[in-house]
Amino acid sequence: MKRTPHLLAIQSHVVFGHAGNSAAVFPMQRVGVNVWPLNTVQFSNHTQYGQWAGEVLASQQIPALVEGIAAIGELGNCDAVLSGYLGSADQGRAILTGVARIKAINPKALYLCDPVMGHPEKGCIVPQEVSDFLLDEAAAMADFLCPNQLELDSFAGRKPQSLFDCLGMAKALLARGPKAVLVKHLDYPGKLPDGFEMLLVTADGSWHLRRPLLAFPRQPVGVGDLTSGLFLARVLLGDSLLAAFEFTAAAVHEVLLETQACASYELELVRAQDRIAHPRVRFEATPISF
Ligand SMILES: Nc1ncnc2c1ncn2[C@@H]1O[C@H](COP(=O)(O)OP(=O)(O)O)[C@@H](O)[C@H]1O
Ligand SMILES: Cc1ncc(COP(=O)(O)O)c(C=O)c1O
Ligand SMILES: [Mg+2]
Repeated sequence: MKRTPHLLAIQSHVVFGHAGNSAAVFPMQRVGVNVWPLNTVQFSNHTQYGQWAGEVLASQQIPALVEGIAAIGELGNCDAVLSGYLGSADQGRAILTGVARIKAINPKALYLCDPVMGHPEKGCIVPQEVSDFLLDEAAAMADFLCPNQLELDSFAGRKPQSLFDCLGMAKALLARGPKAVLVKHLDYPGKLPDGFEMLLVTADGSWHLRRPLLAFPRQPVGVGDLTSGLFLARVLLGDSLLAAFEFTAAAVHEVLLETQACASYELELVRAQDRIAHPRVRFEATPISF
């Protein structure tokens, strides 16, 4: 029997609604991965409501929890680490130490970094020191890096002028260490207004994918977290990077269709669960090169 992969997911938890682990854990489980959720913050709700209650986890708790898993002899079973929304730069450093610890026991373990840097205009609030940490320290250790356009711009230090420019910016990130860069949301001059576009860049090739842009009165949150979680889950289940990319686009689109149909602001993950596991839509990525 094929072994069920294990994934340590280190990102935010919200009590109400879906962002961070609260957007990614259930879908990752639903596609067939054992998830170990480690919550960097516990907030009442995501920050785009403009107000929230709750606390950031003390950064020393991260090594303490990782050591607790080591103490029961399970750390070597960890096949991948995912990191997302961080409450402090110290938490980020503690995660990198944990990744190194896990890779020392299981050299095949993968690390996916979703460099959540915040989006002040949208109300996604992340401390500046976290953005600096992601730019200066995390990218070098990541096997997979999953920025959105703003995060890609921060890495490159500039905005793109075209799709090929985005490709160049993502390729430049490969030189920093990651095996693959998934740009979860592209935005560049000349982009067609009715599409939502993503890019997958690897040493073996690059692919561009377009899916329909859906209309929402208020943009749902947690889509990025859902995207990076499903991508990593499918890679662990044995998909090629390209297959995981195409699956992720389809499953996320299914969630957005369900969310739109329910006129909901929060992602309708529970209602969409069968569609997450078996998307009915399919989007083909097309190879792209200069
Ligand atoms: N197919 C789609 N139609 C409309 N909006 C979408 C679609 N897919 C994703 N979105 C929205 O696009 C935005 C992507 O946000 P962005 O900040 O670029 O990435 P992230 O989700 O990582 O923060 C989110 O507001 C999300 O709700
Ligand atoms: C607590 C929390 N976690 C994670 C996120 C990231 O969500 P997204 O997947 O939309 O980037 C947000 C965004 O506001 C947030 O408030
Ligand atoms: Mg994001």
